[in-house]
This record gives sequence, structure tokens and C-alpha cells, in this order.
Amino acid sequence: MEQQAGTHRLPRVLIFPCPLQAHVNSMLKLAELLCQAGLHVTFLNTHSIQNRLLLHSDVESRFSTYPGFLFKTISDGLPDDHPRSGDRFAEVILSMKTIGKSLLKQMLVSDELGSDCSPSVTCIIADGLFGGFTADAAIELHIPIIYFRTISACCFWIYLSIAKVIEADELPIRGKEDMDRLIKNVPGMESFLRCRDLPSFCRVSDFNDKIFQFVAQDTHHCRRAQALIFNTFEDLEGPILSHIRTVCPKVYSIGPTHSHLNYKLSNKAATSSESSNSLSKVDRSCITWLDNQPSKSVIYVSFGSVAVITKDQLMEFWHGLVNSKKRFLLVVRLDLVSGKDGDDPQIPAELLDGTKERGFTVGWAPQEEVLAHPSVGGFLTHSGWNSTLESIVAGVPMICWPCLADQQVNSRYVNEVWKLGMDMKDVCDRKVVENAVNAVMGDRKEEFQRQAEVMSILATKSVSEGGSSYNNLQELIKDIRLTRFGS
Ligand SMILES: O=c1ccn([C@@H]2O[C@H](COP(=O)(O)OP(=O)(O)O[C@H]3O[C@H](CO)[C@@H](O)[C@H](O)[C@H]3O)[C@@H](O)[C@H]2O)c(=O)[nH]1
Ligand SMILES: C[C@H]1CC[C@@H]2C(C(=O)O)=CO[C@@H](O)[C@@H]21
Repeated sequence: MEQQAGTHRLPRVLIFPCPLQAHVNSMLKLAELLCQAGLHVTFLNTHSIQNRLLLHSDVESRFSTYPGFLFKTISDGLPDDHPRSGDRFAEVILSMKTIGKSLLKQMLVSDELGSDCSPSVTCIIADGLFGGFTADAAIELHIPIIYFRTISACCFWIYLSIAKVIEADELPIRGKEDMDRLIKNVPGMESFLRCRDLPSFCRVSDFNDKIFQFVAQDTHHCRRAQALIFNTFEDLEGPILSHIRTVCPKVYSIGPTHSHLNYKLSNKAATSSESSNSLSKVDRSCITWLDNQPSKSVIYVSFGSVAVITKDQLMEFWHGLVNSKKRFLLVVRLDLVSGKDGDDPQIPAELLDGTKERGFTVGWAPQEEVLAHPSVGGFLTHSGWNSTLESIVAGVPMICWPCLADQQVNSRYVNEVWKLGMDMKDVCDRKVVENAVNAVMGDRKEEFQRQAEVMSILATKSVSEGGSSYNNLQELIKDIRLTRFGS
């Protein structure tokens, strides 16, 4: 029941994601969790993201049931005809960092982000990638700010340690022959982190590189926030979270957020299986195809929403899948293939025949539903953090082919630390793909499925009542209500 204007003013949380599918997805899950707890939330999208979200998802109807919830929009500073496609993510982020502070401050002081009973924002939860300008605005206006970094805690810890790695002259990487050298200055990773496992932005030779600066070095802005939120759980990344807490004492691990929200909603009326936060049109025909496949017989293949590959790379994966003789569901996103190659729909006849017999392709899948489908037995993934968590919760073993950002270290953890699958980073060869598929879906199937089941149970336990993520979310909500942060 909303309070009448003029009575006690209620807290209002502003959630401000980076305008990318994965960030919007995991932060909308958090928004709904906070709404479930009765908090008033304003979700601030860019105009472009909001238009796509309203067009391709049911967010408007879903969030209309929460009192005090508001969608608001902000400019990303780019011309309307900018493609905002995967391979041009840097332009979007850099533009936001250029105009964001003044626009955000103006919105915060005008109270246009609130409503009658909760007109003012009392706490900001900003994307950790927007480190600098959101902290500037929050501190100048004396509003508590929390960072939600949507990548893995292990990648975040590498970014926090990167200055020490550089001071120790462990970077830059000195050519291909240097890629397997162990990195010794990231505490907790000394025994297994190689040069090739560092986030892709660390492969630069010039540390003045703009992307390296705003992704890696800007991470130190996190120290200016009252707290950090990670989409992870203590049984998965506890040791690394402990290292992070030596630098940023207040860290809330509340993930996997999709599983956490499903748990909270499961106590309510059944939600539609089609509820999504998708920015693209979801092709559900693959679910009907999966319904007709044997149990755990299909390998699902997706490279996320940002990665861009060449036509030759796509062909190597596609040939490897067909030659493995296993069933496969392949996502070929509209902007997946780079440049002119992407306009060339020519697919070799042998691939079309093999796909007709054992495979299925879509432009964008209902991924959480696909991974939870009984016919899916493996996931060939780029190791984006949401995909990794979704595979863990679903208990599906992985084959990892990382492309950029945190994916390199995520794939190393899947293979080396969590034993949830195989890492095939830096290799793109149809025979390697065929062999990896036949290992995960054949020779080593039981080994990987056993470990995947163990981690799935731990993930579900963490978000269930009494679990670490469940308790951390309760604490976050209490702290937001009291606008109290810090140890
Ligand atoms: O056909 C598809 C493919 C993906 N997804 C969803 O899209 C999201 C993809 O997120 P993620 O797996 O994290 O990959 P990216 O979209 O590549 O995410 C970017 O952002 C992530 C969080 O910061 C990083 O971990 C990644 O490296 C970075 O590329 C997931 O929730 C998927 O369920 C679909 O719904 N349908
Ligand atoms: C495309 C990526 C550049 C960095 C961003 C990111 C992060 O470090 O927060 C992870 O993956 C992507 O969302 C962004």
C-alpha cells in the first residue's frame, strides 16, 4: 500500500546499469528482488535499451505489479542511427562516461527519478563499469552509492591487482611464447593463472589504451563506494571474495541472481516461462525442437550478446559440431559475424545437411529455459559471467571458448578450479571442437555431470532460506532501508 504524500518519505533505490544485455539482465534481477522486499526502485536505462526492452520482453507488465517501481531513461550521447552493436561496445561506454555525470546529477537534484511518496533517491546502485562519474555525482550530492560489478569476482580481483602485476613487470605479455607464463602477483591465483588467462584487455602493450583504462584501472573507483555487490556465491568464489574484502570491506555476494529471483518468485503464483529481460526477439521454436530430442543429448552453443567472431571461426565451430555427430542447438546472433562476412549467408551444403539431420539454429534463444531443458547435456559457451552462472545452476557441463573481457579467467576457473568442463581458449579448429564435444558429451560425460550436479546444489542452497546469498540480500535490504553501509 503506497504511503500518502506528505507522510513519512520512503527510501528509493536508483539502479543504473551499463547499457548492455548482460548488465541490464542481472541488474533487473536485483531490481525485482528489491521490489519483492517492498523497496521503491527506479531503473535507469538508456533510451535505446529501454525501447528494445519494451519491444522484446514482458518487463513492463511484470514490474507494473510492484508499488513505487519506475522505469526512467537517460541519453547515451550517441546519434540515433548508431548501431550500438556488440563490437562497438566501447563507443557506448565511453560516450556514457563523457556525458553521464552532468545528466545524472541533473536528474537526481530534480527529483524526476522519484514519485510522490518516495521523491528522492536515497541510495544509488550503479554499474561498477561506470565507476568514476557515478561516484563523483553521488559524493557531490551526499547520496550513498553501491557498485554492482556484473563480472566474476575473480576477474574483478585481477583488475584490483593489476597495478601490482605491472609494477612487478609481469605485464606487458611478451609475445605468443610468453602466454603460458604464470602470473605471481594476483593473490590466490599464483598456482594456475597464466598470461593467456588474464582478462583480454590485459593483452595490450600500451597501458594508456582507453579500454584497458576504463575497464581495468578504473576499478579502483570501487574504493569510493560504500559497498560492492557481486552476482556470485560464497561456495563458488569465497576465497577471492575474502581477498576483495581486504580492500573493500563491505561486499554483498547475492548470486546467482536469476536463481535467487526464481526462488523468491516460486513462493508466488507460477511465473510465465516466457518472462525475460531480452533486448532481442527470442525464437522459442528451439524449445519445441528440444522437446523431441533424447535426454542430455544436445550441446547448446552460444557466444553471448557482445562477442563478434569471423565467418571462418563460425565455420570451424559449425564443422566441429556436425563432425561430432552429436545433436546441437546453435545461436547465430544477427551481429555475431564481423564485417562484410556477416552479410554473406553462404553456408556450405555439408553443414546444412548435417544441421538438418541433427542440429537446430536460432538468432536468439530463451537461454535460461534452454539450459534447464532435460535434453541439453552440454554448453559450448564464450564464458560470459551470466552464461557461466546459468550453466552452473542448471548443472550443465561447459566447453569454454572465451572471446573478451572476463571470459578468459572465467574459462580458466571452469576448467582448473571448479572442474565443470573444458577450456579451449585461443584455439579455433574443427577437430579440437569435435574432440571437446565428444569428451563432454561422451567419454567424460559422467565425470563432468557429477561435478556440475554438486555445484548446482551449492548454488541453489546459497539462494535458499539460510543460504549465504539469501542472508546477504536480506542484509543489503536492511542496510538500504537504514541507508547504512560499511563494516
Ligand atoms: O541466445 C541467447 C544468448 C544469450 N542470452 C542471455 O544473454 C546473457 C548473456 O550474458 P553473458 O553470458 O554474461 O555474456 P555477454 O552478453 O557477452 O556479457 C558481457 O557482460 C558480462 C557481464 O559483465 C561479461 O561477463 C561478459 O564477458 C560480457 O561479454 C545471458 O543472461 C543469457 O541467458 C539469451 O537470452 N539468449
Ligand atoms: C564488453 C565489456 C567491456 C567491459 C565490460 C565488462 C566489465 O568489465 O564490467 C564485462 O563485460 C562486458 O559487459 C563489458
